[in-house]
Amino acid sequence: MFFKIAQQNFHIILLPTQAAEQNCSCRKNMPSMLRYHEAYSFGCYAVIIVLGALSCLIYHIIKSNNQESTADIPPGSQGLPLIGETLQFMAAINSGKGFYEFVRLRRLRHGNCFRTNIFGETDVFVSSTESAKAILNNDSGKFSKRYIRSIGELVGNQSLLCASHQHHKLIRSQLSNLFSTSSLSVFIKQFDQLIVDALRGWEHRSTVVIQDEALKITCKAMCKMLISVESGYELEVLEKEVAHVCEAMLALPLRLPGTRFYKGLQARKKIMAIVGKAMNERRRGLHANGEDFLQRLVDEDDKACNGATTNGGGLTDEEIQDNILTMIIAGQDTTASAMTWMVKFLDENPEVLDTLLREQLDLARKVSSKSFLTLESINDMPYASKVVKESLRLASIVPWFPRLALEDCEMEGFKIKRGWNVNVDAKSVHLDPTVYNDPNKFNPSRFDDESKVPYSFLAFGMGGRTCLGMNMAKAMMLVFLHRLITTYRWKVINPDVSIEKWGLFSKLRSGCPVTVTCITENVIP
Ligand code: HEM
Repeated sequence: MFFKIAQQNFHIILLPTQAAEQNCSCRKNMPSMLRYHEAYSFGCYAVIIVLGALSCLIYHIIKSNNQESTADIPPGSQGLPLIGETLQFMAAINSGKGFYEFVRLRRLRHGNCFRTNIFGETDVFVSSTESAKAILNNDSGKFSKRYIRSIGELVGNQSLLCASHQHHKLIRSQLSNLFSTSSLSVFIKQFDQLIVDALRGWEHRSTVVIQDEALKITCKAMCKMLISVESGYELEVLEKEVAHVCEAMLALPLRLPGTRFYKGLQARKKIMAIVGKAMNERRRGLHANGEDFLQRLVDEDDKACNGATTNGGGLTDEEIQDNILTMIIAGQDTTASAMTWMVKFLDENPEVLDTLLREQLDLARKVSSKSFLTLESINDMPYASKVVKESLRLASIVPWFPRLALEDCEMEGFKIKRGWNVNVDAKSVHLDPTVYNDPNKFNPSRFDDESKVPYSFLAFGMGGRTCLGMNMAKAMMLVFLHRLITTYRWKVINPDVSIEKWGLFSKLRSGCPVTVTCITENVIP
């Protein structure tokens, strides 16, 4: 707009000057013209001065208006035209410090609420518990979930991670039914069996890499629970290809063969072939398995088609497949990483380990050595539950949660514009010294006092998008902890704290290798 005004003024200024120059050669010969010309020139100069003054005034008003609006938006850098700070973001992902380093450095530079530009979009990061409440609770309906488009292509458009508000509600209500207390009870026994078998395999090994072992266990547990795949070729394919999908999630969306994103898309196809085959079989009534999630979703849809349900329609084939993949991805890597961090933190804090060992040995005496752990056993681990919670706080496996601002609003005293991404920086909340005393210390007893500041523990998110597998994840961590601590002594042999490159979740690059010594044979049933 200012450019337009300046152009117009320039035009007006030129005209009288040209007229004055043209009239100049006639000066001597035409005295009346001279008077006319002088009068005309005087008038023109007066106009020029007034217009000049006006232009200055308008310019200053516009400039001061602009300054006012940029002063109101969060501080930060928009980086280079078009690509913004994408390269710096990519560099952080590819560094040993992990992608959260990108956020950490900008928080140090710009403060708790800052603005950047990644993948051509404006991203704001906020880190107070009040902002977390406003965004995650979303009572005002001003925010919706937002993932970068490449993630949508990998998990599928029908995944609840990408679904719009109404669609998300429908899918979530169908999936929530799967995570009932009775499912959890069944799952705990199955998971314990898996852990016991896996730990038995460690007996003759002097070292194990916790991350690798935990991932094998959680992948198997997820695949069994979701589609009853627990061994053989299909499990091998799922293990390998899910890792490729996860690696592609933060990659540049280039569909060129050889790129990380392309590999992720190919991996998605292979996973979908397995899930699709299992679903076709279920639809045709073959290999019906009453316990797995796939069967329950198919049965629910059949009931809905026959008008036998009151809670709306079931999910379509595409919705079921995309969400089975979503749950495999959401459940296995996150939980395996959390277990790995927990082992590391316990190794560094022998006094916590001692207290935990006493609790777990007491429990082991109560539980028959021939039976598997149950939901009741899990509820009888108060100290271990705090160890799990403290590990999740310190590790912040999912460091921030992205949302899209649907309208202009205000956050932490700054203006947020419609269309911007607003990210709840959970890791900052977890390390905020005004919320957690001595926040970098691993201290499970800090959770003795349950009356913590609301929205200060965000490991599983909050509000309508809270992690669906939260109780399952906690149960897996507790079962793993119980069996590990009552069966083995361990020592971490690589203290490296570098973070895995290209990891979607925060995980240790070393994988946390440990030496293991079996302490008793009686505890393993
Ligand atoms: C320690 C392990 C886990 C952690 C730290 C974790 C963390 C999270 C977080 C923070 C969110 C919310 C993100 C947001 O609001 O943007 C989330 C969502 C989700 N999680 Fe988990 N999760 C874990 C394990 C699991 C497991 C075991 C499953 C399922 C089997 C699961 C399934 C999901 C699903 C389906 C969502 C999407 C919910 C929705 O959008 O409505 N998660 N998880």
